[in-house]
Amino acid sequence: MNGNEDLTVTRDEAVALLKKEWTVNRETKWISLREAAGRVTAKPVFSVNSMPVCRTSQFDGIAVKSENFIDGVPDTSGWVKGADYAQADTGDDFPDEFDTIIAVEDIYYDKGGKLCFSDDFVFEKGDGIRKAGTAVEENDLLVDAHTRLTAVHLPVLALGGIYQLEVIKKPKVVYIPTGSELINVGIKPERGQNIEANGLMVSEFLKQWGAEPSCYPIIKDKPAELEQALDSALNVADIVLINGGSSKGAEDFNATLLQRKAAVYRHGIKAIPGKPVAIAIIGGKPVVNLPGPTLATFLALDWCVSGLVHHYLGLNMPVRPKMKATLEKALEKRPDYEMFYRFVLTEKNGRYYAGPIGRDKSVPYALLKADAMLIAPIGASGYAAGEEIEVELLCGLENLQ
Ligand SMILES: Nc1nc2c(c(=O)[nH]1)N[C@H]1C(S)=C(S)[C@@H](COP(=O)(O)OP(=O)(O)OC[C@H]3O[C@@H](n4cnc5c(N)ncnc54)[C@H](O)[C@@H]3O)O[C@H]1N2
Ligand code: MOO
Repeated sequence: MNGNEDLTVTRDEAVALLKKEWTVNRETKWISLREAAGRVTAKPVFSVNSMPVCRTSQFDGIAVKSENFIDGVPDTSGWVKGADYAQADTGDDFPDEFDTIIAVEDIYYDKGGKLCFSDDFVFEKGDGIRKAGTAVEENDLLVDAHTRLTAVHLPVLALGGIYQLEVIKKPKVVYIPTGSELINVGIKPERGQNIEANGLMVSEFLKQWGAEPSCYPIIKDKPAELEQALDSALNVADIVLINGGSSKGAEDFNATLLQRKAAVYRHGIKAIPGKPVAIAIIGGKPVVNLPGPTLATFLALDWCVSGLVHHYLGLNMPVRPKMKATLEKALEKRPDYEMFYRFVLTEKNGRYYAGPIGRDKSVPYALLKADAMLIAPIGASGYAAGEEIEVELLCGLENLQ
């Protein structure tokens, strides 16, 4: 960090500032319903169909004429299928001369094939008719604007006669990995080298949130090359992410590059880990310098980049489910910073216990073992062992032991 406390902001202030200063260029496009899951509607979508088009049968049965039941259950000896009754199963249309459905449970055919009614059958005129337009009516609001479409939206839209719809274009997010020590995935690292591993995670999260990621090749710690990469990213992207070089090292040029080019610039977030995040607005677009260590990259993606992508799409940030757990060990905390703690949760006698994962843990342990996270607020000055805390779940309940 550059030591200038004036530039340091909280996570909330950073996101709010980026949203305020960002000139969002929100475009829309028409896509087919088959590609619509995961996309976000640009406008409200109304039904163009009324379904069912005509009244249908509500259950598996036969359609009959109520006039034949005026004097009670009729003699069906001379009945002819198609003329006196018709097959009408669930959802079936049937000829207009029939007005009532009798369920299969209330009928049987005798040995001679004659239609008979069960002893406890009671006729009710109009039974078993599902009226036209009861599934969906023309002009019904099917889906509101700014809704992320899920699998269950698809049949509703299909029923409503929608096969193409206008969605918000995916924001283009360019990710620039920086660091002369970095090598591509798949190459055996030599002394002093590190694998550009973060790009895979960044790209995957961006896709999950509904953005279109584009990963640049590794850029060496050379100011001119970094600036060229940033300029080219700003030409095509809605959001630019620079990974690494955010801190105070001799080759950490990114923060100073952003400061020089930005209309709005902050460096240092009052949150640990990940405090060296830098944010900027350049040419009306947000640029985020994510710290290089993978856990810090994850956290900054989670609170900052996710916020930006969801803002572009007009959606609220996803909120994780929370649960209470008993702390197994005391937690130390700086009161002037938010702090992220990660835990392994264990269940004993219906109670959950939160075992803190130390910062000394290996990358796989720190990233993959955490079931839950606590974001301790500014002002809090630590937690005692045995204290009950509220954690947000990072995994599904089915994964808890
Ligand atoms: N003297 C100080 N040193 C550090 C401070 C500080 O305040 N004073 N802050 C520390 C904190 S906190 C963090 S977090 C890191 C931030 O590091 P940078 O963003 O500057 O990242 P680099 O120095 O470029 O790399 C750090 C580390 O991460 C690896 N890395 C970088 N990019 C990737 C990638 N794409 N995939 C995988 N790993 C990556 C890199 O190789 C280094 O090992 O600074 C502390 N230092
Ligand atoms: O706080 Mo850094 O973000 O040490 O990883």
